[in-house]
Amino acid sequence: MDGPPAVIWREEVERLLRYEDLVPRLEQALGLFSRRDAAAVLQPVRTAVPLSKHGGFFLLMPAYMEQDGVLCTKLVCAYKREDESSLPATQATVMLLDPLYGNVKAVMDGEVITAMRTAAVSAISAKAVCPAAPDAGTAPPQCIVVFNLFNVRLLLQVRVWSHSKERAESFVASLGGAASACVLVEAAVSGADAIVTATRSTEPLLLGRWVKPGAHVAAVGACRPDWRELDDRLMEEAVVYADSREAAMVESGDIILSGAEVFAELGEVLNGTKPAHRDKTTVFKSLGLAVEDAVSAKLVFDQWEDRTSSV
Ligand SMILES: NC(=O)C1=CN([C@@H]2O[C@H](COP(=O)(O)OP(=O)(O)OC[C@H]3O[C@@H](n4cnc5c(N)ncnc54)[C@H](O)[C@@H]3O)[C@@H](O)[C@H]2O)C=CC1
Ligand SMILES: O=C([O-])C1=[NH+]CCC1
Repeated sequence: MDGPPAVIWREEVERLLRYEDLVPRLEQALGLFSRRDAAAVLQPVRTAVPLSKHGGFFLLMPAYMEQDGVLCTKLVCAYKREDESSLPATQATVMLLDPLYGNVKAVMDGEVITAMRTAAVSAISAKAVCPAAPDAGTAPPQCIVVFNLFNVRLLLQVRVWSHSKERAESFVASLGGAASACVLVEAAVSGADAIVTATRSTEPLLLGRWVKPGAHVAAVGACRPDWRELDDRLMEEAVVYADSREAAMVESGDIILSGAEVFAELGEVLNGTKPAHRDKTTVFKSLGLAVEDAVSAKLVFDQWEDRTSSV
């Protein structure tokens, strides 16, 4: 119990966290969250502190899983500015604590955890409500983890768009030709069965008239009440799912400003208490949940403990 916390940084987190472990744990965690069972998951809507001077916001994301003995919080700074900084626009650090005594067990890199669990939950949403193995278009090019996950499990063809042509092309090149870059969003999404938007856009960039009826949209960006990625027509025509109803009503500009109703949480579909409308156009509004970080950090820490105790 005593002694300094373990520090588990980027390279080690990348080595220790595997999708084959992560995806089932996330599906279980999303279902537990949607049951609103306080003994299973306690997760308030996160606190957001605007960093107006710097064009960003600071998020404090606690979660407590009493039955699993997991107490975790993630600190995130996310920025909408386009600058030459070599630092990522979303920076995150995760702290895993012992709920019995309150001591910090580990401090770990949150960027890999955030990228992997966000991609995994997007893929889980597609698996839960997509009609079939889709032929997809992915909007901006930084979703390498989304591509790997979707491509492994679901997709036959991937098209990529970014408002930076260079980023789109370098991303496609990094995928070894398994995708193609598009100059226009419309070309990237036309006819696609599954679309992922994960941009820092604050205005709608995916228009409902471009989206094939019955397609699934996993909307990862626009996690602020005045930010948009999706236009009103898409929000009106689609059946809208979210990771958290409470978070959506406070954080999602696409839901708040369009007046769209959240039909169900992803966890409710996974629990079988709400239907997956696979025959309709669907939007999964992903905001990011602390419980996703908690199960990810627990997986990393358990793997880290196994390896250090066996040395
Ligand atoms: N739902 C979730 O769980 C999470 C959501 N996010 C959100 O996802 C978005 C992407 O996050 P990151 O991958 O860290 O950002 P990033 O900076 O790595 O990539 C964002 C992409 O958006 C592009 N972009 C910037 N301004 C744009 C505009 N006006 N129109 C279109 N594209 C634009 C950038 O060129 C870049 O390719 C952010 O809004 C972030 O807040 C981030 C982490 C988790
Ligand atoms: O869940 C998360 O880590 C985030 N959601 C929006 C910005 C970062």
